[in-house]
Amino acid sequence: MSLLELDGVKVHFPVKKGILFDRTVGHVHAVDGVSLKVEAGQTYGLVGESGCGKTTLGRAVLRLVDITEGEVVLDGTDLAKLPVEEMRRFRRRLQMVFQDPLGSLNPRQNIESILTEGMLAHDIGATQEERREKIKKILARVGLPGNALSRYPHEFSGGQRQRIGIARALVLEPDVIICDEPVSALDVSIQAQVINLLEELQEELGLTYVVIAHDLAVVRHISDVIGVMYLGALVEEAPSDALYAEPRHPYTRALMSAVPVPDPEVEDQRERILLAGDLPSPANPPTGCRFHTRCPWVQDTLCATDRPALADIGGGHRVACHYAAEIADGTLQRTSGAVVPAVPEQSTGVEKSERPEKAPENAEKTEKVPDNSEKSEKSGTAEKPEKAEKPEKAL
Ligand SMILES: Nc1ncnc2c1ncn2[C@@H]1O[C@H](COP(=O)(O)OP(=O)(O)OP(=O)(O)O)[C@@H](O)[C@H]1O
Repeated sequence: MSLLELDGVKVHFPVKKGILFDRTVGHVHAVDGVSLKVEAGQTYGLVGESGCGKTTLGRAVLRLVDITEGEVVLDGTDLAKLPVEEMRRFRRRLQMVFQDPLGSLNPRQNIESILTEGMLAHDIGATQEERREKIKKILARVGLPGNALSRYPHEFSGGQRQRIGIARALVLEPDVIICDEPVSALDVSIQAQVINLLEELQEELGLTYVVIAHDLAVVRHISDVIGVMYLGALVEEAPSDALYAEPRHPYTRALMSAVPVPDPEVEDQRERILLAGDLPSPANPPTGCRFHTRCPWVQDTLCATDRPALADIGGGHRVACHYAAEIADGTLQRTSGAVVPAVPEQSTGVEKSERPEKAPENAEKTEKVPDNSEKSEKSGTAEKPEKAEKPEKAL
């Protein structure tokens, strides 16, 4: 049995109307029947465009939103059915690292107080001294200076604040950490450091991650298995390398075609699949295959009427498309959608001969990147102020 298993998870938000908002006129199908398994010590990457339900799914696992239907099984226990008090105990084992490090930390609490809060809630550490010692060790491990304890979130840079977010999860000794866009609010140079840190911690502590991101490069680097979401459902799932080598679902193909390749020659040959229209509203999803309204290979039969199941095509690769095999072997031609060169000659402003022969080492985050901007991070200067939001409570 896998450490974390989701079976047919649905999260439908009611759409309310009326003067008192007491009339339910429909539902937003934010997550609409997701089943997946996350193995202990591995990383499951969840990708998809904004609004496809990634965050809601992550929150559903922690029961931060109500689960309409389905099971979320952690180590044999279905969390979806646990009474609130018992769920509180399980929360220690499941932690979340949020996208906006500043917004998720209470600006009025110093770091010691922020980290102690969760420990007190879960009875970790017999005395304040014991808790402080543990916090100090973890802060040092995530690369924060010794004097961080008495300082406040605004005194840290964006990368340091994300390290505080990671430390807040770690002090509770979780089994699973759900990282929701853990680096998308950070500078590119800092992103690689935080990703490397997450990987090191996983190796040392045997952590299991679910990493939610829209950036395919980030997810590829860190994930063992990747699930691609579209309009509340998984459309494809595969071991990371297999998904990148052979994306089978038309939506995954379109997503991949948008990722630049760090080799000018390949980039010149590469084609980009442009999808027509926007993501349909999850309050009124299309019939049949959810993707058929934008699919470049859409057919008159089946696509608009039958919802394809996520079918196993071997090697742990699952795909939800009626015509995945025909698209892969080239027997099905595109029916719509534009295909354009990935790099239009005029838009680059750089002639082919002027472009560098080789892409810079860090063009794609597939290698470990030296922590050379650590110094500027440790200087303690806060980066540009970010909008403060309601801080997330320790879970
Ligand atoms: N509390 C809520 N009530 C009603 N609708 C909601 C609620 N939370 C999310 N939604 C809707 O559910 C859908 C999925 O949202 P979600 O934030 O999970 O997507 P996402 O893929 O994580 O996008 P992003 O990357 O922009 O956060 C969206 O249409 C969103 O508007």
